[in-house]
Amino acid sequence: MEAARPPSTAGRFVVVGGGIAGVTCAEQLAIQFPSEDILLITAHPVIKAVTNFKQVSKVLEEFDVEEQPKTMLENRFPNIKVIQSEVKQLKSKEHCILTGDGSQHVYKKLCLCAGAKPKLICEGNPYVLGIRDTDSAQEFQKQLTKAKRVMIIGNGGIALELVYEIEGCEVIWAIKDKAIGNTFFDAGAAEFLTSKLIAEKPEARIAHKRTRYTTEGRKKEAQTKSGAGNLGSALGPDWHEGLNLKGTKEFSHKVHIETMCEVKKIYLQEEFRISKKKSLPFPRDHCNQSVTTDKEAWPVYVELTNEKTYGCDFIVSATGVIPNTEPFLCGNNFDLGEDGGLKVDAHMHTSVSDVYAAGDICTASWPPSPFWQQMRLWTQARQMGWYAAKCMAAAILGESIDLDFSFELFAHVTKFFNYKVVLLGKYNAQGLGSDHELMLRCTKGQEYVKVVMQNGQMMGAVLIGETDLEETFENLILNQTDLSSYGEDLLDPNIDLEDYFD
Ligand SMILES: Cc1cc2nc3c(=O)[nH]c(=O)nc-3n(C[C@H](O)[C@H](O)[C@H](O)COP(=O)(O)OP(=O)(O)OC[C@H]3O[C@@H](n4cnc5c(N)ncnc54)[C@H](O)[C@@H]3O)c2cc1C
Ligand SMILES: NC(=O)C1=CN([C@@H]2O[C@H](COP(=O)(O)OP(=O)(O)OC[C@H]3O[C@@H](n4cnc5c(N)ncnc54)[C@H](O)[C@@H]3O)[C@@H](O)[C@H]2O)C=CC1
Repeated sequence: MEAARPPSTAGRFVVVGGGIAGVTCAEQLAIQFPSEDILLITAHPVIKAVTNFKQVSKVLEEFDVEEQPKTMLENRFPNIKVIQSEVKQLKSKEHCILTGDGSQHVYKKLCLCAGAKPKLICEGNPYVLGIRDTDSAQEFQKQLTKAKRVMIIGNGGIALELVYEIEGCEVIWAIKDKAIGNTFFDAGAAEFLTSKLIAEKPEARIAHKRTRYTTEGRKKEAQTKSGAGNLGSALGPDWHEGLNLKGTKEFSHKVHIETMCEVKKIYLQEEFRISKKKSLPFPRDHCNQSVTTDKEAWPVYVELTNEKTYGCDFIVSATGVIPNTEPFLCGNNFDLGEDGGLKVDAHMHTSVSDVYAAGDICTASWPPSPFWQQMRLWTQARQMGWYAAKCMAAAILGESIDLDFSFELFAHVTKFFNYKVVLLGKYNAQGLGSDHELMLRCTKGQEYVKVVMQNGQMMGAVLIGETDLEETFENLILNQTDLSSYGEDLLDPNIDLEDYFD
């Protein structure tokens, strides 16, 4: 018997953005409505596609990410049409969007997946770089090849990756916090990782199990002038592997960390000379012994709030992102989250009728599960794009839909300092107040295991190294198993937890 076809829809599905969220959303709509045209409008000539997707456990997933020319997506899904043009304006009352090529596209349901851009410490300064897409990463690489010293500001994902990957160039790393990597882990894990920054890098890297990133489409489209300004889609896992992140010197790491400080002022060389009434070069700037004695005149100087000043070739502002809502959404009545994202409800619907949003552009505003929080990550962009398409389809078909299971438990697998890092649930005891306990197991240079417990139940975990505990811990958190009788034995490596709880 022939399967019932979904009723055809009047009007169109339009998706804005060719990153992971937008492409996943368009693909899912194309699968659900094979006789319907799905329009994907994106500012950049290459799109991001998830390939080799594998659900490794209930919520942990693995996939590769490829940059592809738009034609590859259209060939895979003949009902998807990709238009490369920047959206200039949304007219939500008229249900239409205007694009840079002068066209107007009417929609019945629209999903906004325009991502985010770097939140820079200072706009318009040529010595302050943000890293977001392939173009900005290549500009960074170009600057680095001529550099002796860079300054990195920020303590999140990009900074953690850069301080480890940059070779042959001094790095001054300025962070607001006491310990490194505060968006991902606590001071204990930071200490475990810091030893890797001091040591010489091993020749051979360990094999890693995580999302891979390839740029086949970029190579094919290398001759295409995108004209997309800074509107490329975000980089992701292993983005630096194709880049030669080497400065002018012959050492691997030389990282000096300045903690608990922010940038007070940035001076160009001449401004600095005038303001400090000094002649260049200076005998040396403020730094500890790990930084080479400074006899240089630098193109740019950074004064920190701890009163120290460093000269450098350029500055990387790795200080988070701002959702891309300006200027094309101006004039519409969107409710915005505190982080500037489009607020979405449990059906990925914004405050504007028939407009959905997914990925970095949105702010999840439903009451979250006790073990989930939004972070602007590749995995969440994919999950949100997929689920937004499901919600758009359910709305058209008049069906109800429950919040997807992927939003039950926060789960992120990544790699820092060449260690596999798995974060689960409330891994940093976010929002748990003081009423929680931490349990730790650490073997220097090998693994770091931290679990967050509350009332005898596991609420979150940080797993660094090849611990092989992620699936078991995922189950323990999701099932809220009472673990009080195990006490410290919970992390005893001689106890096979799977035997107890499977
Ligand atoms: C350097 C770096 C490393 C990262 N590493 C990781 C990692 O290891 N793991 C992880 O999970 N996440 C990582 N992330 C985060 C991850 O890449 C993002 O969260 C995710 O890719 C966001 O996807 P998105 O589809 O929401 O947005 P984007 O990928 O930013 O896509 C937005 C799309 O919208 C288009 N667009 C924007 N404005 C317009 C407009 N006006 N008109 C038309 N089109 C428009 C853009 O061209 C683009 O195609 C990293 C990010 C960076 C920058
Ligand atoms: N392996 C991974 O999972 C990676 C994920 N990413 C993602 O890419 C996006 C961008 O990365 P990041 O820019 O590193 O953002 P982030 O959100 O991870 O970290 C931003 C950091 O900047 C700090 N900061 C903010 N304003 C500051 C200021 N004015 N002065 C000094 N410090 C300031 C914050 O305290 C925080 O430590 C994020 O969504 C991040 O999650 C990026 C790289 C790797």
